[in-house]
Amino acid sequence: MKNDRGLLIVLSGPSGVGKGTVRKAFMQDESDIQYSISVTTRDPREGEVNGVDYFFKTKEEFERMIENNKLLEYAQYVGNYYGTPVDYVKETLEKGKDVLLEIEVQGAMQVRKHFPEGVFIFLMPPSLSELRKRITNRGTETEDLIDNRMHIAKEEIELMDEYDYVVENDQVELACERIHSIITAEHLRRDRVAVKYKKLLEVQK
Ligand SMILES: Nc1ncnc2c1ncn2[C@@H]1O[C@H](COP(=O)(O)OP(=O)(O)OP(=O)(O)O)[C@@H](O)[C@H]1O
Ligand SMILES: Nc1nc2c(ncn2[C@@H]2O[C@H](COP(=O)(O)O)[C@@H](O)[C@H]2O)c(=O)[nH]1
Repeated sequence: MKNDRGLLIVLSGPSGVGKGTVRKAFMQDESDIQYSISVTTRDPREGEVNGVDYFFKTKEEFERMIENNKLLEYAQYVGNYYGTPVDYVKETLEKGKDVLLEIEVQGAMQVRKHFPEGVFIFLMPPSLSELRKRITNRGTETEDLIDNRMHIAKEEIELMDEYDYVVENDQVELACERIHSIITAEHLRRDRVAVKYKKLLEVQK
């Protein structure tokens, strides 16, 4: 007996650690996992496409989504809203497909409350100086915003114990392999629990 519902995978970690880079590399080889596109009020960066990288919304549109319970979780981060559309996640999991969220820490903790059975992975930088270097080299933030993101990063790293797994992103390929191993193991574990549960019910008949 297989577990029919898909697995909810939450990839979190400080800004600039490489969540997006690792997620894209990882998903190239994992065509069965669906990525949940977030909604945000921040301006698109050069090259970002609406409906691919994010659904870009105004503050009013985002607040309407909050009022209408359209978000599984949301957070304010460096002056903008970010959130996960709830319908897509629920419908995809019910179809038996795995869903991956790439979100910051406050949001991950909210998801934990609704989906304690999810797999929560914290992506860790090799060091804080390497983290700053990565955000700086990406070239998308001003010095002030980098300082803000680094300040939040230190608080976020303190919460890594709240996650099921901590994965270092020293090299993208290695981080992908580690995440792949985690997801494979979690699938096996859940299928085994499902078989055990079915057997238990049969004994009680
Ligand atoms: N293992 C790595 N080694 C060196 N550079 C990396 C590594 N992983 C990612 N990077 C680089 O670090 C920068 C930040 O990566 P990315 O945008 O994926 O981070 P992020 O965690 O998604 O950031 P944010 O949360 O701000 O969206 C990018 O320029 C990316 O190329
Ligand atoms: N709580 C949520 N956080 C999200 C979501 N989508 C992205 N994020 C995180 O926000 C920060 C900043 O992102 P950036 O694209 O402006 O660099 C980063 O940590 C993202 O992972 C979401 O739906 N909910």
